[in-house]
Amino acid sequence: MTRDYSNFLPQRARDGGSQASLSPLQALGWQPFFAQQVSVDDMIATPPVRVVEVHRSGLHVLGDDIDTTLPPRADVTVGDWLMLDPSHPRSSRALERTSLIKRRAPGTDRQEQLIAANIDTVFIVTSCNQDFKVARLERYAALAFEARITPVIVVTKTDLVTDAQSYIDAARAVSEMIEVVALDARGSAPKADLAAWCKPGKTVAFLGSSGVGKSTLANALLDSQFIETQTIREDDAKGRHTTTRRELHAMPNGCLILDTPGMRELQLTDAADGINDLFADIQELATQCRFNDCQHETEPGCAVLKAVDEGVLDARRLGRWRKLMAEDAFNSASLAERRSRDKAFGKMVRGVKKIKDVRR
Ligand SMILES: Nc1nc2c(ncn2[C@@H]2O[C@H](COP(=O)(O)OP(=O)(O)OP(=O)(O)O)[C@@H](O)[C@H]2O)c(=O)[nH]1
Ligand SMILES: [Zn+2]
Repeated sequence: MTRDYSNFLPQRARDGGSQASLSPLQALGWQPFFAQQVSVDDMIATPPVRVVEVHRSGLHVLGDDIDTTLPPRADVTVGDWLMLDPSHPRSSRALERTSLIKRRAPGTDRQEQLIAANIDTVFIVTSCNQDFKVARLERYAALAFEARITPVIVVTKTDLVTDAQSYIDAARAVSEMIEVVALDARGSAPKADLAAWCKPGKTVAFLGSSGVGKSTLANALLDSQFIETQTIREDDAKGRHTTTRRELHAMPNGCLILDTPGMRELQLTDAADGINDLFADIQELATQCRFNDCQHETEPGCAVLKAVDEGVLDARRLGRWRKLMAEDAFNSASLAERRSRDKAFGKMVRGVKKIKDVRR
């Protein structure tokens, strides 16, 4: 298997590229938040490494002069920082994250899967066409808030319509807290327009449906056709074909782009806090309802319904909030159920073990 790491930091930083002012670790996204969690002795005995790819066979990690693969583990995902324990690599300490995206696994057991960690900014991408749906933007925004990532909405394909402003206005209405950038993703616009978030040592990622321009944006930022050409077919030992893809890419200025397949088709899991942040105005109104447990359906003294009546709150926005809350409640309930089942099962196992121990 041949992989080309020539475009990858930290080597490039050492060669004196345009990121020369970054240390090899900073060039991988090392920030004070991580440094604060470790001592100088830790740094020497167990050097930090960042997970840049996750395969079934292991975690590909990079550090200062380190490029190795660690055994796979479920509690670590791409973007994570580990303190590499040379004598017990399997139990290398995982550092606390600045952010974490997770999702429910498809299928029946619906376990939580970690998708990506330590992303600073997520670009929520949509285009000026039928893909554009406010509810979809809100769902992604809630997810970003829940993951503790700064969301930025990027509206692409402005060159294909005459009324781009109507899309921009609708995107702005999603939240006062979220900036909106509209552009033609091809060409030089992305670099200039997204520069405020694409700073050296920061990690950014893209969310959005297929075809909205995520790869086009990433390639514009990377000065290359990097993302499309990254897919490598390889023969593994069993002779099956597996596709591997590099997941962390360095921009010429030292900003990192995390591009992991798991970011597609995300569902909301336990995202109530993120939804509340996004719909803070409705939350605020709800505190003024006469009843604490007001469902804002038909109750007297409901401040939310009053706001709709008075035209202060858009009824469709209230509808979308309800839908997101219901979806989140459904997903979270399944998780809670699963956890309680697991707990009961664990109890039973321990009980059986005790009986066995007593009999021995
Ligand atoms: N005219 C125009 N075309 C664009 C723009 N952004 C993307 N495209 C085109 O739209 C198509 C899809 O873009 P991609 O970047 O592959 O979309 P994607 O979001 O990465 O799609 P997936 O890889 O399927 O998730 C390509 O043919 C792009 O050239 C834009 O702003 N204007
Ligand atoms: Zn109410």
